[in-house]
Amino acid sequence: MTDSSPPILRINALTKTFDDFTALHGINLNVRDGEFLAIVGPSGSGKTTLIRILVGMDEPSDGAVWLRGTRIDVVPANKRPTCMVFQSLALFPHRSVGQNIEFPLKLRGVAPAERKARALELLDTLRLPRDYYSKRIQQCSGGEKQRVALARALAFDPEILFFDEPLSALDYRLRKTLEKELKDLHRRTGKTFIYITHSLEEAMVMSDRIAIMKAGRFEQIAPAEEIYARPVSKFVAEFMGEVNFFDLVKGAAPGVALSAAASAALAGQTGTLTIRPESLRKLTAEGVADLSFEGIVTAEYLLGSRIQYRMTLATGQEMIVEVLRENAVEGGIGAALRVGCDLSAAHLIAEAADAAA
Ligand SMILES: Nc1ncnc2c1ncn2[C@@H]1O[C@H](COP(=O)(O)OP(=O)(O)OP(=O)(O)O)[C@@H](O)[C@H]1O
Repeated sequence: MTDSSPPILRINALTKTFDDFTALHGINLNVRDGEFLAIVGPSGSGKTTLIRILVGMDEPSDGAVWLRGTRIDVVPANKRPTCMVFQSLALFPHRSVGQNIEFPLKLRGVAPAERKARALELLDTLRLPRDYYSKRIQQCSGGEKQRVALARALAFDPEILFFDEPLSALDYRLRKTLEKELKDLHRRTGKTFIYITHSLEEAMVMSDRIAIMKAGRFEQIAPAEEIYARPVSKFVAEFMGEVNFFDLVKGAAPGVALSAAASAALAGQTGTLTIRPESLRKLTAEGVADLSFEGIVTAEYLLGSRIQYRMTLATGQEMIVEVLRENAVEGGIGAALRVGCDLSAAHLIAEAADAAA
């Protein structure tokens, strides 16, 4: 998979309207062959609407979808070489594991012996014992059902697998296990996975790229590290985790003391400086940093090996700081705190970029 390889899926100016409401606003997206793409966004941003169109459960109002050069938005769902794994799994509870896995093959008229051989192979792929073939779905645990649903989705060797929040109903530990299994399965099968989720954490663990949706549009599509370090908008920055924002107007930001080098670098610029809490380090009274901040600690929270502080600056602005526990602030709440970071840790969202988002 390289950036120059032709996309397996091309979404072109896709629009969906429901009466007078526009759920998708002419979106474009290229998905690479073998990629694991996560689509994340708040409730109502259009994730399900998009995936329903991609798998053929709904029609676009405008635009087109191409799979390896063939237009598929005009092809009925059962004729598309794609498969969907739902949150509800949609397994037949009274049938056996084998019957469930073989179902899509049966629909396609594959002979019984061949179906069984494929089902047993898929049990191996999903790391389920082969004797589960005759086990009833009702007798399977939540995690096992999830694996059976995945095996069934892989049964007819689809070009792309779509996932609609498949892990959201599971408990935390099982979810964490299955996240890793899915990532592993993706690597082993080499298939293209398109995965929608509310959970940014899930998206970050598994995917090659994340597409962030907001109100029927993609805000940013990039690998997780890039979105985290260089968000294109305040919406994306906040979606990716806790962040401090400082308004920068013509090179000056109230509450932020700039070194000479930082002043020179930011001279004349206007926008929003974004600084992640964990990019900040404690400074002594004489300590130097490109950007520095002074305030009074108003709250502290233990986060395992780290401590998070909230502090109020002289400007009245609140700031979040996260340091290793060994660097805890003496005196805690009420203590004076001075922190700083390198200019490279402060990302500038230029004014026009956020306004356009
Ligand atoms: N059949 C429909 N008729 C009218 N409006 C709809 C219909 N389906 C979806 N919408 C609207 O389109 C918008 C996008 O909905 P969609 O279900 O795609 O969001 P989502 O990002 O998947 O949300 P969630 O994470 O809550 O599932 C919402 O405002 C929703 O109310």
